Amino acid sequence: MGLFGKRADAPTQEAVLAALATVQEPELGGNLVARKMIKELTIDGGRVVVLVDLTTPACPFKDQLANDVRAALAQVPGVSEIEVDFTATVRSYNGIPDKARVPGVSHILAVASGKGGVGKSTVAVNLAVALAQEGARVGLLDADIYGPSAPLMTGARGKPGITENQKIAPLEAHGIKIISVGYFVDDSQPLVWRGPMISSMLRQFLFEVDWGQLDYLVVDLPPGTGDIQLTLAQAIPLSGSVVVTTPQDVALADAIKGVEMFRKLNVPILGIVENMSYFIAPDTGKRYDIFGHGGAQTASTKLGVPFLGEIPLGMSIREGGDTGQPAVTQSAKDAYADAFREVARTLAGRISIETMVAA
Ligand SMILES: Nc1ncnc2c1ncn2[C@@H]1O[C@H](COP(=O)(O)OP(=O)(O)OP(=O)(O)O)[C@@H](O)[C@H]1O
Repeated sequence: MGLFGKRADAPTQEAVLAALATVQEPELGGNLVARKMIKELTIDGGRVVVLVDLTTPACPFKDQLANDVRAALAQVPGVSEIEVDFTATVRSYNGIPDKARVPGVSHILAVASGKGGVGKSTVAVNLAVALAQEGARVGLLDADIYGPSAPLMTGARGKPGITENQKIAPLEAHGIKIISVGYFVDDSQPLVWRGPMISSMLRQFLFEVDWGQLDYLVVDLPPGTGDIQLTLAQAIPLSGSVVVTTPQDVALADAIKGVEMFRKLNVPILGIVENMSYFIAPDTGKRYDIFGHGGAQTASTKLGVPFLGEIPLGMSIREGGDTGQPAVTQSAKDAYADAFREVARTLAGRISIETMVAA
């Protein structure tokens, strides 16, 4: 109500749009109107409802955008109530020739590491589940032929069935679709993988699995940067890659090789994650930098690739990995679910940027 109980005039659509045009997209640049991000605008008296279309449901700047929109609209005369809602349309990556694309899948991301045991699979599983928790449609392809761990880490055990349209039905757990080499090879009969076998297995996993519509398909690659990894990375139409490392020098040296491998293949490097970054003793609260700390950030800067964040060592992360309860589904403090979520959001933001650059 205006002065003396007189109702203020309702804001005009022009005035509201002009205010929205002052709000910048923090990561991609440009304003919300120019970027065509205002999907719906309802003005009902003094009440304004804005539906903003993001490039990813895991947008790291959602809260900031909501605040900026509110602040801009509050300046418009006549606006008495503001509602900001979000939706997202994940656009596919254009850097891949049409014939190589997996139909229905917007982005395929490789999670790699220069060496084994740094927590690559743990990071892959938790990023996949975290993206799904944000509302994205996500699949996990466990291509780690040396030690497929998705069945154990997600609890999705069993054998995939066949769908009515004669495709392989992925298993499902924690809101993601899962296919693992582990479903098709016998643990007790170690296979010697050769290049052509790997390529044909991958083709099946990409094109003969009923993935449906996916925003992100996360691929857990075998550790290392040898021929096998190169063959795999080459056979997948990748939108980007994530390299996981621990802070020690030896791991970092291998992580650098990982970055170089993707550079050679012209696959965008979305960033480096530092896992096992530090340990907080649960009894004393004292912090220990067991493997050193911060090395990955320094390496990222030197290599000129983004740093996606750090994940501490946590007992619940390991326990969750062994019991099919990924850290991001746990509430225990030492599961560091928020750290994984932050990395997932930063990653989703980087994918949006790479998509824009390639467009
Ligand atoms: N941040 C962490 N805190 C505690 N334990 C962790 C953490 N990250 C990974 N682990 C544990 O370390 C072990 C190795 O992790 P993981 O299997 O993810 O590594 P990897 O790099 O994929 O290994 P590989 O590729 O050799 O199979 C697992 O038991 C996992 O639960």
